[in-house]
Amino acid sequence: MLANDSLRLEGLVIGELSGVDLTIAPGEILCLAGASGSGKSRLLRAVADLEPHDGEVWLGETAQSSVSGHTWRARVMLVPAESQWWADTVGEHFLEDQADAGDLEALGFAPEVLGWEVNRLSSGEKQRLALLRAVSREPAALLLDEPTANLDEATTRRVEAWLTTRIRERGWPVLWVAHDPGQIARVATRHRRLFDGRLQVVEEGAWT
Ligand SMILES: Nc1ncnc2c1ncn2[C@@H]1O[C@H](COP(=O)(O)OP(=O)(O)OP(=O)(O)O)[C@@H](O)[C@H]1O
Repeated sequence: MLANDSLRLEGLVIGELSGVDLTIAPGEILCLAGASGSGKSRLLRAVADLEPHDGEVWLGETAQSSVSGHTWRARVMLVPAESQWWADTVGEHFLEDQADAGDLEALGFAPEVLGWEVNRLSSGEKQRLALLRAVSREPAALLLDEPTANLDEATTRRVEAWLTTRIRERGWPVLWVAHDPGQIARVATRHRRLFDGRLQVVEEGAWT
């Protein structure tokens, strides 16, 4: 199913951060950078309706304030830096037939991973499986908080390739928090930086 709704942030104010206006088109990956503590995770949480804020977020014609948080987050899916797991085994977190063997393989897993205990997972395994879980639920937009933070270079490239392919196929608007200029250059269609409580446009080549 191809999504074709834009994600639009309108006059968002969260803590020290204000005046956030942004439209992310279907299939677009907007990379968000900024120093530690600049408010990247809080912004993502506000867009997911997990943090109090002023302003409005729109998914197509649907306003965040017009639906329940639960309904909103099923469409605008946040993958936090620290994923949450509530059952004993990996497979219990996926609906039947949701975890595609091809996707598992692309992320470096054999199908047997579905029978693994969650508490044996490494942080990088958790991160990759949390991404697969989010993507498998057929959201309409994705919010990714440093999705490759716990991964080595080769696995990072693998996850980037898998994610960007899925994003293009499905047409999701994506807000992707990233620190690595190399990653931003590879995946971003646009990038912005949080600085001094504002969202700034970053010129090409301005990364240090
Ligand atoms: N609920 C809250 N109430 C007040 N302040 C908060 C709240 N949540 C986070 N903060 C503060 O807001 C600032 C931004 O936090 P945030 O987690 O968004 O940073 P970040 O840019 O994602 O940083 P990092 O790159 O280190 O993950 C921090 O100073 C943090 O302590």
